[in-house]
Amino acid sequence: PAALIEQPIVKALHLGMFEIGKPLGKGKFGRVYLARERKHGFICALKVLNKNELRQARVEKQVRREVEIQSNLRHPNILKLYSHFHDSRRIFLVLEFAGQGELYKHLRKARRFPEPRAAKYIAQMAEALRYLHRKHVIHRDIKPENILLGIHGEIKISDFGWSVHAPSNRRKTYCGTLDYLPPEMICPKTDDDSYDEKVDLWALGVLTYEFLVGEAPFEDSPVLTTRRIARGDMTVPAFVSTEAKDLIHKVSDFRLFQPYAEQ
Ligand SMILES: CC(C)NC(=O)[C@H]1CCC[C@H]1Nc1nc(Nc2ccc(C(=O)N(C)C3CCN(C)CC3)cc2)ncc1C(F)(F)F
Repeated sequence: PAALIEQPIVKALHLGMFEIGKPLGKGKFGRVYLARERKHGFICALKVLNKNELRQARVEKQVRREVEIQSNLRHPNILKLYSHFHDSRRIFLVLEFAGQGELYKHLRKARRFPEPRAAKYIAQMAEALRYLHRKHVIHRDIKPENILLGIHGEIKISDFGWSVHAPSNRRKTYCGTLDYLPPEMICPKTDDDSYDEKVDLWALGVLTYEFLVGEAPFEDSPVLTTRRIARGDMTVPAFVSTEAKDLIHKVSDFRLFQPYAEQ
């Protein structure tokens, strides 16, 4: 019989294997640190989640799904989840370190992006979404706060806490900004309130608008935002080029009238 192929012993990861560096900031449910894996000097981001906090917020299933989905994704514009481990009190996610940090901070600082920069980001987002949707994963929470930038300024979609396998219907009420939700999630017509990958395309249109204008198209009080989304009541300022304005309309129209053609 063929000799047993030398299987590398994959040792269980534990905290002692990492040298903890500076805090990178606070996520929704935990702190994130720059870390270096001692043996090979591998740089990563270590997200530390407190089990009790997750239990109290009833988000364990969401975190489990985030780990399950994100660890199986391999794309240059999707933040890698390399591994995870836990001790009695905490869960540790070993994530890719995004060298240029949080996109929304760059957007606030720049107020709005010049069109070439916005175009580069939207093209990378479209590539990442095409990869996700081919695997029937819907992100469902595309917004600037969930996007990081890699060392070369490339887009890294992160935070799959709200992602699901399509088609899906929503179980838990969404408690974030309404700005990015599409009409079918704002006022579901049918009672099954199921929806598919196209919700990410609507959000891509909203993201394009926010990159170019500096604020979300339907931003308002929750009640008015809901009404403006349902009516598609959006005005694009004059300083946005006609081509860019055309793209914003096309992305939201595209998803409403075209079957999501798998290329
Ligand atoms: C998508 C999700 C919703 N967001 C998050 O998770 C956030 C919450 C906390 C940090 C971030 N999570 C990550 N951040 C990085 N890189 C990073 C972050 C911040 C800076 C930065 O600007 N400073 C340190 C600055 C340096 C200057 N001082 C003044 C302020 C902080 C530089 C690099 N890589 C991976 C992650 C990840 F995702 F793997 F955890």
